[in-house]
Amino acid sequence: MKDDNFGEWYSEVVVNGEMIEYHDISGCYILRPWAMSIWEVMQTFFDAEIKKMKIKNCYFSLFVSSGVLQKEKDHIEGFAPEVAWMTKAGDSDLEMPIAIRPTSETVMYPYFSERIRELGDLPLRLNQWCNVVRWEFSNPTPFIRSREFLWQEGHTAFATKEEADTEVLDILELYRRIYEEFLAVPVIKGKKSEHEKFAGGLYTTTVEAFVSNTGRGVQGATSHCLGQNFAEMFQINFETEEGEESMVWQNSWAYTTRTIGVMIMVHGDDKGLVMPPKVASVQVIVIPVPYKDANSQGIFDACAATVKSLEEAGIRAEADYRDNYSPGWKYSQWELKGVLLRIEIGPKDLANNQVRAVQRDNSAKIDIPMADLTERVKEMLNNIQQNMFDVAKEKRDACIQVVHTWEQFVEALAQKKMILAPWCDEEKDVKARTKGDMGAAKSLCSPFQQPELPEGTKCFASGKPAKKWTYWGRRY
Ligand SMILES: O=C(C[C@H]1NCCC[C@H]1O)Cn1cnc2c(c1=O)CCCC2
Ligand SMILES: [Mg+2]
Repeated sequence: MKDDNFGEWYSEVVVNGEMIEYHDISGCYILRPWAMSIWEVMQTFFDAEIKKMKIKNCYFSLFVSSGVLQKEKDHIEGFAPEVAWMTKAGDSDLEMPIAIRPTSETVMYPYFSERIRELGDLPLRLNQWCNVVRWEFSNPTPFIRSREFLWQEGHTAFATKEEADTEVLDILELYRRIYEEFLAVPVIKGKKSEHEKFAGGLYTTTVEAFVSNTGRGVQGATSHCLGQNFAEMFQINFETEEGEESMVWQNSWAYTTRTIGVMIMVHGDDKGLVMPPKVASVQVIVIPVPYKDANSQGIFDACAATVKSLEEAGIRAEADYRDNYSPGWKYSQWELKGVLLRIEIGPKDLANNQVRAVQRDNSAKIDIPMADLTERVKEMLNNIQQNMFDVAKEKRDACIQVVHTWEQFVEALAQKKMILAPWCDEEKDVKARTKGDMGAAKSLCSPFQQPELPEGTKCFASGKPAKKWTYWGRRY
């Protein structure tokens, strides 16, 4: 059950909901069609949006030469244990080991250096949809932490910092939309602390989600301004109009298949997955309820006609005609897969030229005349999507706890809260002071929406003058 053994509940739901199959290499998973179709819906949205921004897709090599990987030391340091290396081909050793990309800065930036010469070459804005490998050792979790995952990584270069700063926030807004408009998951936009940011960058912005059942925050997606750090390392310069050499200002940004895991954790229940209609590959499942002892062809025809008119209205509908399963079995199977709207057509419905619609999230049952079908179903799906977001936001907001002192902080942490506290922005040992078997608390982000910070407010951890409100919590 989700409330008493979250980890067990999650690993059962992702398998029984037909999203994941295990692979014989630990930390690696099979993404089954039921999961892949969610990825594709998000990809279709995001890809269209970045195309509007004149960002172009490309594809760089999976393989990173070792020389270039060491180039940006503070980019790599602290990550090195996660880098996977290829050392052999067949039974012959490679001269030099080759790394499998954990991210593509060092693969792409030598090309950036070649390609960018003058102002006219800017802005250079590339994106790639690919897989990356990070050989993590801490507890692997389908979608949330796997050794290989799918993502998009955007890498852009500008002549000015202002252009980079603007794009960082434009992309972060797209990530917010992916979570809030598609996955119905509320997120908080903010900035990572100096300690939590991407070491190779200038600053990191993030959308932070929160799993109320476990009281853990989860980084939803990141949009970094890299400043000129990589331009310096990789000599990415251009000649300004005044004829002087200037380094470019760069960003990099990504969201990953972790998005799917967050959606499952936030919305799933004890009946299984709960799929927001916007990302569900089947939004309506039509189930025939055949006559016991009469010909049911009329019912099957009505199901086919229903699917057809829903599809013509742009609704992703399917009928389950399997005759070796009972309607009841089908109801629970499709609830397990998280389909939010079921349409039953039995003898009575046929006689009255209506269908029975059953909502999964609140078990509401309504009879809909055939004539009003597509309009009413469209309306129900929109209401379900909105309702899922509202319920998730209420649950997340109920987990937010404002604290002012260390005692209140420790208490809130024990209650699995997402803690909002005034912070001096220097304090270093909250992590050390909260180490425990549940994992330490870390800063999640400093929200762009800062509450009032009265003069003289003290930092909850150090007692020094507080500079900003910051969210804290345990996290994935
Ligand atoms: O990947 C990034 C930064 C950046 N990479 C591109 C997309 C956006 C953003 O994720 C940070 N990072 C995380 N993890 C690792 C590395 C790393 O650079 C490099 C080595 C292995 C593990
Ligand atoms: Mg990592």
